[in-house]
Amino acid sequence: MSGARVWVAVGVIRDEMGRICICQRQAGQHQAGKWEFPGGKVEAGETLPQALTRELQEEIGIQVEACEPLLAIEHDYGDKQVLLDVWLVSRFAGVARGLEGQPLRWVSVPELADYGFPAANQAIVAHLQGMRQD
Ligand SMILES: Nc1nc2c([nH]c(=O)n2[C@@H]2O[C@H](COP(=O)(O)OP(=O)(O)OP(=O)(O)O)[C@@H](O)[C@H]2O)c(=O)[nH]1
Ligand SMILES: [Mg+2]
Repeated sequence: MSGARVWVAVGVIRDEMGRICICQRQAGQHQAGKWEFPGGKVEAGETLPQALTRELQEEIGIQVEACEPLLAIEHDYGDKQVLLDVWLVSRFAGVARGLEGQPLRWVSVPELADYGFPAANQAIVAHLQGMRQD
């Protein structure tokens, strides 16, 4: 246990074919090598949609046009405590690319099971697997 809880805006970005955007966390980052949904820390004074919009522009170069809250997850990694505010991004402009050098893939919901995610993400994956896909 150390430090305060980190508040994170996380985007489950869905394209018109129902695929989800995932990125691989880089060497030197917390949970390196694991796959994630793009996003990052909420800065002072930001709302969740503002933080999400900024992070997705910075990390993958897309502009959020429509988003809605999906679920919130608290998790204690031992070395770090996080609160993930997970939002569904159902409309966006631009072409997603890994602007920080991170590998990026679009995968179907069933394919999410083939990727290693941080422990906190298991609840997100389970939620998506239980959702209607239309
Ligand atoms: N973006 C993102 N972070 C996640 C996910 N799951 C999860 O446990 N986290 C944790 O949330 C924390 C903050 O996310 P982040 O590292 O993306 O924050 P950031 O973009 O502001 O990065 P920075 O610190 O390099 O500026 C990390 O400890 C990360 O391990 C996820 O699906 N997406
Ligand atoms: Mg990030």
